[in-house]
Amino acid sequence: MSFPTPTRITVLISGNGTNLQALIDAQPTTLSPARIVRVISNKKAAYGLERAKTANIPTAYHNIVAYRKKYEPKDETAARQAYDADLAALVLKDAPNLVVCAGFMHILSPQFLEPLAEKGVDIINLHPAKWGMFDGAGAIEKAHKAFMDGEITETGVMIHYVIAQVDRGELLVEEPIPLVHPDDDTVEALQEKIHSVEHKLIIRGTLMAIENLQRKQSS
Ligand SMILES: Nc1nc2c(c(=O)[nH]1)N[C@@H](CN(C=O)c1ccc(C(=O)N[C@@H](CCC(=O)O)C(=O)O)cc1)CN2
Ligand SMILES: NCC(=O)N[C@@H]1O[C@H](COP(=O)([O-])[O-])[C@@H](O)[C@H]1O
Repeated sequence: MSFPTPTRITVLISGNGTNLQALIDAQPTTLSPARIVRVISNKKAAYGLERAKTANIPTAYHNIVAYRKKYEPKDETAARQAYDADLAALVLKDAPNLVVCAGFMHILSPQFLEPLAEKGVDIINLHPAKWGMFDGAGAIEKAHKAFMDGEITETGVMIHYVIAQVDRGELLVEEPIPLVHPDDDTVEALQEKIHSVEHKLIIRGTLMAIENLQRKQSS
């Protein structure tokens, strides 16, 4: 009986890395035999890099400032395209099967997406909102304002595939979160509730993406 080769996962982060930590903690159990082969941050001070080092997972810091300096006068598009092309090469050096964006606060251009697609590497992203609601950065704050303005009574967390259009890739899994006064009448209270859902959903979503990859490989 042939067993599928263990899925190789690269995780992209920008911050504290609590969702990365959930993936690290799940490696010996629910996530096994999949392994995180590298953690890459676009922010040098990201505590998630420390979490990876503590878990003996290779890390890298990919710095966009150098690219912005290289493309003077300010050509943000050229800088981002070069940054993304080099990020793709950096990721592909580890031959991952799956990339997980876990709080990666950088919009990825086709210069990143296309080289990975050519190699059959899937990219998924954790987003603290329901699909089609509050795309982009600051989703929790946007949801909280809409709740306090009486516009919504529910938000959620989702894992989706990453395409050029931000937060509009195919949905993998979504968990609704009812909004209830006074439990959610501060952003901090809502953030805490959302983060606890995220830490479970990122495992579920990653496992679903692995199953989809294995189904693709066996077809
Ligand atoms: N092409 C895509 N790239 C990314 C996606 C995606 O779905 N398609 N998901 C994001 C994560 N994300 C939301 O889930 C997100 C992250 C960051 C931003 C954003 O506006 N970033 C700014 C910089 C903000 C900052 O530095 O604080 C930017 O890149 O100019 C929007 C959405 C991962 N990338
Ligand atoms: N648009 C993407 C986005 O807002 N992602 C959010 O960044 C945080 C990362 O936390 P962490 O660094 O503790 O995992 C999480 O709340 C995640 O949903």
